[in-house]
Amino acid sequence: MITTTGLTKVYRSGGREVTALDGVDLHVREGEVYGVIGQSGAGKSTLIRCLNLLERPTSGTVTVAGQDLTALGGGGQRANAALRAARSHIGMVFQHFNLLSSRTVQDNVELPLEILKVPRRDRARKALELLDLVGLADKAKAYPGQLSGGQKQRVGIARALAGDPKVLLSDEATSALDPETTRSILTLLRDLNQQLGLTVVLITHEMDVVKTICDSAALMKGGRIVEQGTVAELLATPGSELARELFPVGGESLAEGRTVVDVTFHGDAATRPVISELARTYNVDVSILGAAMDTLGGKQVGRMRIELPGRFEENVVPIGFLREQGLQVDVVDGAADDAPTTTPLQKEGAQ
Ligand SMILES: Nc1ncnc2c1ncn2[C@@H]1O[C@H](COP(=O)(O)OP(=O)(O)OP(=O)(O)O)[C@@H](O)[C@H]1O
Repeated sequence: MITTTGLTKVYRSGGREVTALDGVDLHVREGEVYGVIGQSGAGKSTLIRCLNLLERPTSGTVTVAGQDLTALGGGGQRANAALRAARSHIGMVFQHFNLLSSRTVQDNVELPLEILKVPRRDRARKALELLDLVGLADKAKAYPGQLSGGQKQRVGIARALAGDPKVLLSDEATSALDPETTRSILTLLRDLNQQLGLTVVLITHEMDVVKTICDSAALMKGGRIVEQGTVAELLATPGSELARELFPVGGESLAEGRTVVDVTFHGDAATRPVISELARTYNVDVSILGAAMDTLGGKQVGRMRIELPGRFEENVVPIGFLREQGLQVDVVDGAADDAPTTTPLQKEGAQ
């Protein structure tokens, strides 16, 4: 649905150059909620603004719904009109709502339709329909100043949907909201994604947002995407920083000469007594150092950190048994200088 190739943005100001995006290849599938996470300055805002060409990239391409946006605009009236038309199918929601305080809620939602020269009666009908969809049917005549933060963001979302977009871009839409309101806005975005088949790209610096609604995620650092994939793929990637942060499992080994492994359970494997089978089959004492269950991307996932007696080399067979059961096993500590904490054995273990 959205693809960028080699997307680069260099800002030049006062003789200085800042590379905000450094060759970003992004791939967002139709109908998914895709989260881009990263620390301040990583390039998230620049990326999302390049997706609808609010910001023109220095080089690279942006394709949305099969249309190369970078080929549009900047080339005379017809090209600019084509870019405006393409943009009307991409809605955007902002952190600080960007509502016009002198207009009623309904008039704010109608604004993009006015720009598209939709007749007054159709505009009103559409705006009221959208306000109903976001749960604000009774606030049509109110002014933004009379609304709570969450209600203002609902108006922002209704306005973003006015042009019947296929894609919704959300620029830190919940950063200015309290946790409960954040949850209700995320639920609304998820409902809209499912009801309307809307593809949602959101940027955030909060892992909880990704955890709550995203099907896929990308981690940005220094203008680059350093990891991306579906939540399940990320969880199955040994050493993935996103997986570790999405689903941390703690627990320190207190004894010497032991092997510590993180075991991730997905789907059927989560309901089988694999650890007790392991203990019985190999007659090993398994200590559980930490464990957690969570729902990620709408699916139940379990993680457990366990400790086996002996060094990694002595535990190759039991670890192989766990992998044969369809579990993902990451060796955290093999208690030897050359313990394969980040080496091919873990890659083999990726399911
Ligand atoms: N208009 C601009 N002119 C010059 N430099 C800019 C401009 N916009 C952004 N930058 C720089 O580009 C880099 C990426 O900024 P960007 O706002 O995209 O990051 P971000 O991940 O969204 O951060 P935040 O979460 O703080 O908004 C930063 O170093 C920033 O200072």
